[in-house]
Amino acid sequence: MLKTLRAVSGLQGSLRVPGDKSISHRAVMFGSIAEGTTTVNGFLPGDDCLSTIDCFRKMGVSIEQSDDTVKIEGKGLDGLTEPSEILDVGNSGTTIRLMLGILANTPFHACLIGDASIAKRPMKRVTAPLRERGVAIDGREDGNFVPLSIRGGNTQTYHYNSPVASAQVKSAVLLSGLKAEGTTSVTEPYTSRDHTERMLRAFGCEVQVSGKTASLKGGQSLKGTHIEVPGDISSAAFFLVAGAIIPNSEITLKKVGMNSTRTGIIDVLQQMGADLTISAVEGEDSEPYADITVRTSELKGIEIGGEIIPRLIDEIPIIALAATQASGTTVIKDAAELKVKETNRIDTVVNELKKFGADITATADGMIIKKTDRLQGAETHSHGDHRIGMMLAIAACLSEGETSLSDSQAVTVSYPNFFEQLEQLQKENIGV
Ligand SMILES: O=C(O)C1=C[C@@H](OP(=O)(O)O)[C@@H](O)[C@H](O)C1
Ligand SMILES: C=C(OP(=O)(O)O)C(=O)O
Repeated sequence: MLKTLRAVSGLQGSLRVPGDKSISHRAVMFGSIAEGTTTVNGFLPGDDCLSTIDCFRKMGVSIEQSDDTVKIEGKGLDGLTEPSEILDVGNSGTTIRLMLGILANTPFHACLIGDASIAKRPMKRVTAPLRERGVAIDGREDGNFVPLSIRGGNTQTYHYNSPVASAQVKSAVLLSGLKAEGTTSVTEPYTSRDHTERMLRAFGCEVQVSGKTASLKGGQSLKGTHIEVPGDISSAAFFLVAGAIIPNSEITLKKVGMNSTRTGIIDVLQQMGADLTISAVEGEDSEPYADITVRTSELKGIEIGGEIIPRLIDEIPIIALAATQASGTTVIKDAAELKVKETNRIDTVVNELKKFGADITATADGMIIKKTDRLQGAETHSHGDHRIGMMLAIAACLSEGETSLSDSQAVTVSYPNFFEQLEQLQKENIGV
């Protein structure tokens, strides 16, 4: 779908962003393999999480979903049934990689596919450790790409030293050890998001974390529970940046997830000089959250790299847009992981922002961005990548003249009501 967007005179108002995608996926997966009923509030009804529901239904799990509430009749890990159909994960890397970890425990055969973007994303990072611990997996190019097939079972003690800071890799390996004889542990170079560790505990499992190593003993079972999903900080990021860079703006985002493995965007915006007010953090014992208010700010360029990268990896497209409005130069480095997301997000960010006249250069592991006085409306394309689509829409709100955005519906992967909420903030602004 092609959307036409124009500059706005400011964004004002308050809203609740949709539920966290990472937490929503895990609530469905863990609820499915738990014994007893799990209920979820604040679920993200985006395409990716609906793909997760679809896959677990195909393994015999009864899941009722209506908007942001979900009820799952867990079958226990041994109760999943061999799917007679192919499990299609759509556009979702989290679904396929975490599900492989779960399927490493089950003795049946399953075949997994996804869309054109998933077909290009590397799966060896998960299939190699699972194979190493004895799981039968095959797929295109020696198990690196979909279609993949898996038959799990009979795993032993296993330690994996992950070369990448990836929560999908860490989670897949940990989950593959749920029925193992002995302990499964994963060490990563920098700590990635820890929703799996936190939520396994909420389902009654013991998970140890020591420095950059997470481990769990095999033979544990999950017990159905209730999960409250906070707002997704990765979705909030679009309005945090919009509020900071669009003149005459003040936006309050309610109940945004504040898990410290995800708050790199807040640290970066504060370092850049953004005017943010954060309410007292609640829910510290599970997934913390707070309300955040952002006001139009003078930003300055900074250097972003090292261990903060996994704490803001999905926010780099919108951080790049913020950097076009920041004085001096912003350098983003150590972010080569961007190349294996829904698109190569170094290339798509650089190529699309250049269309607006931005001064931005791709590097091997990031980008260098200098301030541009006024972006100019352009003909842009999401390339089917939700985060690129939303970043371009915010760029359009700031740019002189008209911007067209092709394939704008890609945003429904993580933010089904993004354009409605963007419009709501403009209406509030002009007092309609
Ligand atoms: O575990 C998760 O829920 C996610 C982990 C990250 O991917 P990597 O594990 O590949 O870094 C992130 O980019 C993705 O959006 C969600
Ligand atoms: C990379 C992302 O998701 P996934 O890996 O689950 O496709 C994302 O949401 O930006």
